[in-house]
Amino acid sequence: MDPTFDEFVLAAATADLSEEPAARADADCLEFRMDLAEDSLDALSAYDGDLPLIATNRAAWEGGEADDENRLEDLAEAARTEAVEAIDVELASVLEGEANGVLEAASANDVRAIVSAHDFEGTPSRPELVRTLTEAGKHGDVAKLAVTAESRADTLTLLSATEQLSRQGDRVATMAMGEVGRHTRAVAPVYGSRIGYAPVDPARATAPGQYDLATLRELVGALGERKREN
Ligand SMILES: O=C1C[C@@](O)(C(=O)O)C[C@@H](O)[C@@H]1O
Repeated sequence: MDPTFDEFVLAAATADLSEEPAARADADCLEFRMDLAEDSLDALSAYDGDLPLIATNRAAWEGGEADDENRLEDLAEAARTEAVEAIDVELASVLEGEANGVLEAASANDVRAIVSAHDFEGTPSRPELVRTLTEAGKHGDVAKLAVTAESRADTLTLLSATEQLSRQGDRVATMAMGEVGRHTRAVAPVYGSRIGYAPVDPARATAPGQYDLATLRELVGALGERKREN
């Protein structure tokens, strides 16, 4: 994995770090969905796999399952763990001023911060997408935005915003969730998106419309993004 996200990173999403061997051939890293895991901090400290980790502790109000008051403290703890190369924190938490501890722990441990926003209802207007990504990019190393496409036009709006920001030199990661936008998961890297997500276990997708891992690797590979050595 390129820890700077200057190159595309394919993250295999899982709640179970023991699945790492199954992801090794196709993924650049694991996204550890702490919110979907049992005893996530214990699992992290026991982890001895080869793939580096992105730690995510997604809030229930942002489509995840973490609703406890230790959510951000646990994420900060994850940032202090050796195998963790990046953490993912919600833009809304950052703007509320709740994520300072997480961002500080990340920066102190040379861990990159992915600042993310999700829209499970639809695709905001192009200026709104650009605004959200620009705002996220002010606080993190990668600005990530997942929307729900309801039309092909929505997917073009997302890809166009992605292209604009990456051309300006911003590190962004974008994808459209759901069936209509599914192909953006393969195509967005062509327009500059730096991270793609696919579940290690196809039966346990972490978002609507995800391809299985081998398929996403093949698709992005065919479009020019190769797997990197760790
Ligand atoms: O934010 C994202 C992107 C995602 O929602 C997707 O659409 O693939 C999957 C999540 O696991 C990850 O944290």
